[in-house]
Amino acid sequence: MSSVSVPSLRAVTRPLAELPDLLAYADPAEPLVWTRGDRGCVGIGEALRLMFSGPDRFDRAAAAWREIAAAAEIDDPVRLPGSGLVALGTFAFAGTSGAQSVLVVPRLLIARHRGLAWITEVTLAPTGADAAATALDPELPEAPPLGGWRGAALDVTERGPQTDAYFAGVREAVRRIDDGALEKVVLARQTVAEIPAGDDLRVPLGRLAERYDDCWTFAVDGLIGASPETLIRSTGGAVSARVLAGTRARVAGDAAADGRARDELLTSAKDQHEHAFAVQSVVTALAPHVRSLHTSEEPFALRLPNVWHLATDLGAGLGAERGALELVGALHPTAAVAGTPTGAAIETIAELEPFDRGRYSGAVGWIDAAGDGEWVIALRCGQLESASAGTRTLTATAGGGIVAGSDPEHEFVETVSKFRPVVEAFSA
Ligand SMILES: C=C(O[C@@H]1C=C(C(=O)O)C=C[C@H]1O)C(=O)O
Repeated sequence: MSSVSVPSLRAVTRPLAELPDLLAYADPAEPLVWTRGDRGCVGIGEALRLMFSGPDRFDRAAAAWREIAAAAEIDDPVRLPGSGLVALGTFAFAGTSGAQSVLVVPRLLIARHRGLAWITEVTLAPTGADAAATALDPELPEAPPLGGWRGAALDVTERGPQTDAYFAGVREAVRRIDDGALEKVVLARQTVAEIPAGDDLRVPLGRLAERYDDCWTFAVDGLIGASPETLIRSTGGAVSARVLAGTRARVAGDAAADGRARDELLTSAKDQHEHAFAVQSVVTALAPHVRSLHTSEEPFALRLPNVWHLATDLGAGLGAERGALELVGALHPTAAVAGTPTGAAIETIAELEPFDRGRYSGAVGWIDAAGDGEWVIALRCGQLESASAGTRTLTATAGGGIVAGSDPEHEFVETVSKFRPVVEAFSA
């Protein structure tokens, strides 16, 4: 971005006296949402939208954001990560994807961090006029009335040409792994459904936020889901990440069998091995950019409503002059969504998956003017597009790591568990 075209934004943040019900304020048709438990934000309207594509999309977005943040006029007495100027974003998985990667600066942002809440209004800075004279304190708008919900029936167990291609891909991946071409590759499959155009998307978002309270529930530019995997969180100089690899379906209504599924995951040599690879890939990518990198000693079992995951948390101090978006670019794609080694895995995905992943398994999150932000891997999600006047298409994607000895049938069943958050959230 040349300096001539840098828009000059003005952001005014004010604390809110009461804690808002964030989701209630989201746009029913084009929600802009980032929430987990008693934290998060909801955007209303758009002050600015930046679009990127290609292999250098992260670098160009990070550079553009640095310039915009530097040029912005920010009146922010709250001074917390996520107050002042904020953009929400979603980035495509592949550098070759036809899907746009976007950063959106909402016109209004209502945010909450535990017991504190604030509102930020962003406008194009007035030129020539006395900015102070035109500035008004942003006010909480009326929440839109709750609309209807008819939902979509996503069938994720049906077999057909699409699943045939998935099974063939998994078998071929195992063959290539046996031949020594690569160690691990993550293969995914897609399913498509239609929802009525008038449906109020706060309904599925509310379900996701309630059921998946250990996950980040998000809605950015039609990408809607709840991800358990923190790619990077960088706030006030502290960096953290959560690496997941290794999955078992939860067993509903049978605590003993559910406990056995968890123990089997914790003691599986195959899963521990795959997990170690995923952790190593994040450590290697992150190490040059941070100080005092440490990981939880042993992987732990993360319990979600649909699955158990082997999980490792990482913590570090931020190195000099790095913002969250630069770290996202350095980390993406991790072995959790591509494989090992990365280059061979990306090529294998391009050859064996018969579709463009779009934003699935890319990054979704937010960034503020200081470079603080939170980004998760876009998993357990679906992308909504406008189809015809009356309907919108929902494309949901889920996958899993293929390693030596992976069984295609078993991998298919694992994807069914990973589709569950979206299937249930969008059901009638
Ligand atoms: C690829 C997905 O999930 C990833 C793959 C996992 C696995 O193979 O065990 C576990 C968590 C995620 O890192 C997905 O949800 O689509």
